[in-house]
Amino acid sequence: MTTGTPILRARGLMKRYGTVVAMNGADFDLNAGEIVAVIGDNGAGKSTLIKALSGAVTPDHGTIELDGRPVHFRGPEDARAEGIETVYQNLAMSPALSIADNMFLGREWRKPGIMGSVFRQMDRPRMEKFARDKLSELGLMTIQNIHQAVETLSGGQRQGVAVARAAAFGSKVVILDEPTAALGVKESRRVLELIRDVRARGIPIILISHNMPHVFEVADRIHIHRLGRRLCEISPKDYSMSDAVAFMTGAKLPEGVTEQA
Ligand SMILES: Nc1ncnc2c1ncn2[C@@H]1O[C@H](COP(=O)(O)OP(=O)(O)OP(=O)(O)O)[C@@H](O)[C@H]1O
Repeated sequence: MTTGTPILRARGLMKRYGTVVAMNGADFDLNAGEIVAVIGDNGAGKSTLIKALSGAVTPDHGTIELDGRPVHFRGPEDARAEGIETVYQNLAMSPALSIADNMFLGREWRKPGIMGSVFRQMDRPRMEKFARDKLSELGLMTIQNIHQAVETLSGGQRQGVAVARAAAFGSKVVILDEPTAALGVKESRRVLELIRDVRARGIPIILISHNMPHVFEVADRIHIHRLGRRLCEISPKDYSMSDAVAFMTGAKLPEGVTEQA
C-alpha cells in the first residue's frame, strides 16, 4: 500500500534545545491504510518527532506535508483542525466526567439557535448519540453506559475511549503514544485489536512503542529512529525483533544503510 502521495511526510526536521539536538534531520513517511510503528532507544527523539507531527513542537527547520501540501502547525489545535489526532500516554481525560463528556472535551457541540450561540447550552442528545455510535462502531460497547465516569473504567477501557475519541475526530491520522504501556495482557490485546479496527476504517496510524512483540504484531512498517533521525524503515516480515533492537541501539546496521556522523 505504498502507492500515491504519502498522507504525512516530513523531511529534514531539526529541533534543538540549547545544546541538545532532539531532532537532527528527521524524515518520516506515513501512507494510506497503514500502521507505522516508531521505535528507538530512550532519548532517540521519537517524542520530539511525534510532537512536531502533532503540532506540539515547532521544528527549527524542515518540512511537513499533509496529503502533499506543506503545513505549519503553530500548536496542537492546528494539527487537530487538519485531522491529526494524538493520544498521549496520560490520555488527557477528566476522570470525574462521563465517557461522552470526555469524548467531546474541548469541542462540545452547542444546541442549534440562540440556546447554543448565546446561552452556550450543549447539545447533549446529539453528543451522546455520536459517542455511542463511535464506541459501537469500534466494538467498544462492552462499555454499557456512556454516562459512566471515566474513573470507573478499567485501564484498557479508558485507553479504548481515548482511541475511539481520536478515531472519531482524526479524519486523516491517529497518533498513539505507548497505548499499551500501562495495560495488562488481555487489555493490551483488546487495544491492539482496536488499532487494527481503526486501520480497517481507513485511518492510518502512527504507533510509538517500546513493546517489540506489539510492534511486530500490528505494524505494517517499522520506522527506526536513532540519534535524532530516521535510521531506516523495515518490514516486520523481513526482520526479527532482535534485529530491530540491534538497529535501534547501533549494535548493527541494516544492509545498505550507513550511519551519518
Ligand atoms: N523540552 C525539552 N527541553 C530540553 N531537552 C529536551 C526537551 N525535549 C526533549 N529534549 C531532549 O531531546 C532528546 C530527545 O528526546 P525525546 O523525548 O524526543 O526522545 P525519545 O526517543 O522520545 O525518548 P524516550 O523513549 O526516553 O521517551 C533527549 O536528549 C531529551 O532530553
